[in-house]
Amino acid sequence: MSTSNHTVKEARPQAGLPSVSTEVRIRHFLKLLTSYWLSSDWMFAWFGTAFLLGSKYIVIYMSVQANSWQHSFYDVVQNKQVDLFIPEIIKFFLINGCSAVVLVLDVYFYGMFSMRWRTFLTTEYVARWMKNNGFYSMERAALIDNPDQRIAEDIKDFTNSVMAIVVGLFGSITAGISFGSVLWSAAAPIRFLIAGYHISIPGDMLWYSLLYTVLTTGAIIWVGRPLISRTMRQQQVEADFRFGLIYIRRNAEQIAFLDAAPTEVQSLREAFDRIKKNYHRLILAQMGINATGHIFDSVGKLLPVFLTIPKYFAGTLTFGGVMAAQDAFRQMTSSLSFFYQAFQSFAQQIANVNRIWAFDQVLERGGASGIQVIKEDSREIAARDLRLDFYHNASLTIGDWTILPGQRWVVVGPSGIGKSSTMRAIAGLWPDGAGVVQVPSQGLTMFVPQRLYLPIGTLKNAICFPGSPDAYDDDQVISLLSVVGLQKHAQRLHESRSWADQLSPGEQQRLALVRILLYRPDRLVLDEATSALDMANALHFYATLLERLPSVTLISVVHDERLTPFHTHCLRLAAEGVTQSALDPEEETVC
Ligand SMILES: Nc1ncnc2c1ncn2[C@@H]1O[C@H](COP(=O)(O)OP(=O)(O)OP(=O)(O)O)[C@@H](O)[C@H]1O
Repeated sequence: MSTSNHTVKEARPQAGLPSVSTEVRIRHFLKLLTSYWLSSDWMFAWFGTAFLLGSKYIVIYMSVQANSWQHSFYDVVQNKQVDLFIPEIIKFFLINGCSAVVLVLDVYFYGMFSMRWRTFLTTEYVARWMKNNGFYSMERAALIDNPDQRIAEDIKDFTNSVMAIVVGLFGSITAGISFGSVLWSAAAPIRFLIAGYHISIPGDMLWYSLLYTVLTTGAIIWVGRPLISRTMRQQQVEADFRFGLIYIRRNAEQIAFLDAAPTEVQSLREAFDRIKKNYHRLILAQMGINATGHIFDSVGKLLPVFLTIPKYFAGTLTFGGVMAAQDAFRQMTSSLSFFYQAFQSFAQQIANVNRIWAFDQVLERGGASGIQVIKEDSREIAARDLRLDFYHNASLTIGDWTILPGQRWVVVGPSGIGKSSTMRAIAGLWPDGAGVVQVPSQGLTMFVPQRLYLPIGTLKNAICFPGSPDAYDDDQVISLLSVVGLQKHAQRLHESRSWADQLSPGEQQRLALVRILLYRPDRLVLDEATSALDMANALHFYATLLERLPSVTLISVVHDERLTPFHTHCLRLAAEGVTQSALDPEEETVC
């Protein structure tokens, strides 16, 4: 028999993200942005980008053609050239027909490309989240909120808004250049006098439209500054509210038993009030942007009229020239106004990237572990200098512990002492602490917790999980259902259900035994696997297990000491120390 101490230790550092420089964040953003173009799908990524930008260019080219059509059409009207009227109308339909075809193709390809990019990022993030049970560590240590939202929503929004911004930016620059040249051709010099010098700047229409756009964009950005932080806050409060709803669903029965619906409604109301409050502030910011945009829009409609009409009256510009210049002015200012229109999506983008960044940080930190788990080519499970650390400044020192093949260890101790955590440490799921856990690399080690995981699907699928149901005969499964007294469910083997909600906790624990007997593991770790069973059923569970798998190496956490006779050794965890002892079933040794 050996002893070790349960001691108080230093406070565990709080889970949280280290603060990093803007440079690191920018590097992360660029990596996220470019990873698809450097992936194995790079051909599609590059060709797709070229196609998208190409089609955007054609759309703009067609609108430049439409602008030039306006010029010639209104000149034809002004000069009363009746013979050219019909050809001009045909030209109109040709230009608009081609535009329509390109626009439709563009919409289709845009959607396809964005889904392919999203698929790439989603697959990558799901794989990283699941790797080495990272999803479990995140939940256990509450490292980050709502990883599901980060994978499902943030990545979708990221790909959508980056595409909108990049394609929109390309479009606005191309349109700016194309319509800028139209404006240049309708321009006169700007003349003014400074300190006795006559200054003349050519291209008045172009400069006025640029100045107008800069003023609009500057004003919108200034007015909409608070939008970024409010959008980020909105995403956070929306996620909290959604999580609250999910949490109620997850604990529906417990809440119903407690008749605690009014309390839950109250906390949901408070969470929703936070949404409402921030949404109000968000709307105010959007209102400011819309009002400013509207004022500039109205001015933008009149401005080209005032700029071109004097030239028409002076005879330096034809009527077609006036119409074309006005259209070009509007096209150019509206394409450049993309910057302010994209402002809101930009605000959302920053919030998304921040959330994905935080998720990445946690994923990268994932592997760190104080307790080392190594696989050895031996048949024993062994712990060396094992110490488990808990969040409440306590630790549990197990020390050295060896489980030889065929031995059956019972682990007992008061609630909260660390029995389940010790099992987690053996499975490599409890990283906090120190020491080494050595597990055999050969054969199957199976861990069975109190609550069995039953995926949604057929009963057979749930029993055989994680293996394929096709790997086992129906007859074999049905006969094992009878062994554990669940023959009444044999008819439902191929029924699809959420079995975790359909079976009682005790039935689920009996299903665990069916799963164990199907898999026939070499080593079995049971963590209160019979806690929901009455004593007769619990005794039957252990008796059946040992009858069918007599040489299994067993570690089981139990609360009821009537189950200790099924074991050969005992590990007792207590505040004053951990003890190990051999049990003699003949003499009914107390653990
Ligand atoms: N996911 C977790 N995150 C943080 N602390 C945890 C987590 N799970 C357990 N703990 C803490 O670790 C300590 C040991 O818990 P553990 O579940 O191992 O106790 P136990 O001996 O199995 O208790 P019981 O007999 O009640 O099941 C407890 O103080 C508990 O608060």
